[in-house]
Amino acid sequence: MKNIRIGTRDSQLAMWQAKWVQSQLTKLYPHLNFELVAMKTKGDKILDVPLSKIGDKGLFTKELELGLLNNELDMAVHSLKDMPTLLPPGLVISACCEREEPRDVFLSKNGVLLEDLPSGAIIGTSSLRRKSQLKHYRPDLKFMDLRGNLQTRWRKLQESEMEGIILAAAGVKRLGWEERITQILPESIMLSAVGQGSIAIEIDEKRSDIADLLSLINHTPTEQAVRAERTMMRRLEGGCQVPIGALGQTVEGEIVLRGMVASLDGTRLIKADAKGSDPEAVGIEVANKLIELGATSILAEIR
Ligand SMILES: NCc1[nH]cc(CCC(=O)O)c1CC(=O)O
Repeated sequence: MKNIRIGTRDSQLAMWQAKWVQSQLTKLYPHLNFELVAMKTKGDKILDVPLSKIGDKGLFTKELELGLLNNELDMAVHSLKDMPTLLPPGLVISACCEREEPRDVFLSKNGVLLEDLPSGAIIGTSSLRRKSQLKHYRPDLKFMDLRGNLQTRWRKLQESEMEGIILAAAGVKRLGWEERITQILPESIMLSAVGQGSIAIEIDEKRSDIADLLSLINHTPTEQAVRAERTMMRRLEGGCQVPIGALGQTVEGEIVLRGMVASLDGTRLIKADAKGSDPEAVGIEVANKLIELGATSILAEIR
């Protein structure tokens, strides 16, 4: 039986996602064997530094990408959110799977809603995007850096003086932690990260055999939404570690995209939206509107 190697990180969430892809492919192609190959990435090894300070593109993807280029893997499964907007030459995203809930959630230690937290309450997050938007919404909150996989973050919440943490709903749901969610944060307070909630499968562009297999698990509305988001991000030249948020949705056959750029202290926060049928054009339009509103100077300050 032909063996197809699926590369993944070895965190619990990454393994869940890779197993999900493996089971979808096994159902579609029962005559093929899909093997999981788990690897550690630089982002899994350096755990004491906020990602924004490591400043390395492809922190969670590079080892898997090398595996693709060296022909040790036939495909790599990633959280699309962790993928840089520009991929290494020769590699492509071959499929985007149907998106889970794209928004962020608040997990509060004592079940207190974000709006009811006392002044000075400490929130755990290392994400500049989450911090900036929360500072904008509640300038009176305090922050503590929080990295590591989801299990580690949940444990640190219990053990520290933090009142709550912000996580992606998608990861929380995939780990079966729905009952730990205090509230889903509305888009008006917290716009999610580009690609959040979608699982992407990366391959060597020469592997048309693998691309053919994956065409059946691509989800076109998700692909179009994230294409618009990633185009916006690329135009703004934002890596994953800048306070940029975006959410694309298909509404009645059109792509609607909302984008956000914020300063680190949350005092400046700009938003723009656009809709249309061409995801790339919509992405560029939102980026241009944000630039018009001052995105370039906000982002320049952060870089
Ligand atoms: N930055 C790590 C990361 N990458 C993808 C997810 C969750 C799953 C997803 O968004 O697809 C998470 C955890 C989080 O931000 O809470």
